[in-house]
Amino acid sequence: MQLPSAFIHSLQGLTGFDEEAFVDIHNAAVPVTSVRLNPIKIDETARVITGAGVKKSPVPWCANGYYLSRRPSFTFDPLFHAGCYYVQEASSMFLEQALMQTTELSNDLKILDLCAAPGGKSTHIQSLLSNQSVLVSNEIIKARAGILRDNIVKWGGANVVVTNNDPRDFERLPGFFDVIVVDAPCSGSGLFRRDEMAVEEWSEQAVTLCSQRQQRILADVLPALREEGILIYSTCSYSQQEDEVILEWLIASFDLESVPLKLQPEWNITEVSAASGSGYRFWPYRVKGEGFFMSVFRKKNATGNPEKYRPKTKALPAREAAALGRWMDISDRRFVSFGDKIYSWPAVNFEVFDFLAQRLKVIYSGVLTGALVRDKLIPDHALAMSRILNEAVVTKTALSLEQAVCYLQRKDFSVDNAGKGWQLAGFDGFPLGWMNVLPNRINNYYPKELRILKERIPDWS
Ligand SMILES: C[S@@+](CC[C@H](N)C(=O)[O-])C[C@H]1O[C@@H](n2cnc3c(N)ncnc32)[C@H](O)[C@@H]1O
Repeated sequence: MQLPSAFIHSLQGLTGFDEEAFVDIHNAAVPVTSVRLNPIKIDETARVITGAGVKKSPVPWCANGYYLSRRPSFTFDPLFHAGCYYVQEASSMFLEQALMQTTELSNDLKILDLCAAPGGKSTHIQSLLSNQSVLVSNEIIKARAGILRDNIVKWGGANVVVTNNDPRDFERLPGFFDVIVVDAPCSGSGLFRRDEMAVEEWSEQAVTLCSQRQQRILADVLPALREEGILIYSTCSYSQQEDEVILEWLIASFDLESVPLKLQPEWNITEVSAASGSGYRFWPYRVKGEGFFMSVFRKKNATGNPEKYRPKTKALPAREAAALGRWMDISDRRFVSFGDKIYSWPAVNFEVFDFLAQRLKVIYSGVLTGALVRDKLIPDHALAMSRILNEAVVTKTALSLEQAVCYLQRKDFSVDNAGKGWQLAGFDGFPLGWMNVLPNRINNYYPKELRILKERIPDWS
């Protein structure tokens, strides 16, 4: 791999930089694969990846993070589609430490993940929050916001609001969030080992433009953080202009203080002590992971007052809501309809969800349960993926690997002795989606846009 000489030159003098080790590790091209398990679906002892001989070893800074001894075919693993795990680069999982060490996660929190697609950090945050908390998961680019929504649905949480807003729009929510995560768009040098295109696209000018954009994004969103709230800033760039320079600019320009994190020496993460605060660098020859930078801040002053507002959204009348009781526990949920779609919102955060819907471009919230047709629910895929579904009252048909892959490809398949009507297609005990078993065929309700397009099934024997 030919790394740009201007790039190597720009890293000289950075804390922990070792040119020879850096060049060697990029030339060695040894892939590191890691996944994060979904604690609401799977536990550590369960089978994770279909395929023989894949061994797991823990990512030391993340309770549910595991390195895999080789990269299996995730596409053909039904558990991947069931949302049992997320394939995520290990250094990024350090977000867990930033949250755990600075925030009482058992409290009821409002968290914003501002640059969230495709959803690595958002699914992680979701796993760390209490059921009474709310995560706003935002992505500015519409097509990417759709991918984010799909990953949020697959992860199965019920307390997330997915939005498609510009950072500037969050000025409508002064002092609203307890925590804001800005995993900023960057020049991407931390991913050079995985993405040769990123090497070709790198330039000093791109780094400068990214640095300016990062400043704009941060300045736009900071008013939405409450007094004493936590800002977590990260990039997958090695460039000082996008890392230490932003850290110092934040401290100099806003009423923020740097919050140091405790590191275990064996993690081999490099602490950067800039003049005004701490940041954390991940060098790939020191940690098992890609290049990454993170820095954490606490806001010292208050910004504006959260305004008064009048709730607008009406919950579904009791008679219609009762029709949903067959499918899920409705005691701590409220139902709202948008067109013919019925969403389930957490009762405890009904007003927060409503407030957000009035101020932001919400593309998904809570759990889309389905459509009501003559008081009968046609269940949505999101309900099958969620944990609010009462699985005890729906039949789950266990599929073999071949049947499960056919189901996920939306192909025809048959099942011996399947019951009749709506039921879950299951694999290894985990729901994959809905199917409706009729006397002479099975209607496959796996969403068309999610179906596996590849044909070849690897040999896992
Ligand atoms: C590093 S990626 C986020 C990765 C994500 N946090 C994860 O863990 O999966 C940065 C995101 O910022 C978005 N973005 C690009 N320009 C932006 C802008 N001006 N304001 C806010 N977000 C932007 C990109 O579309 C991209 O999805």
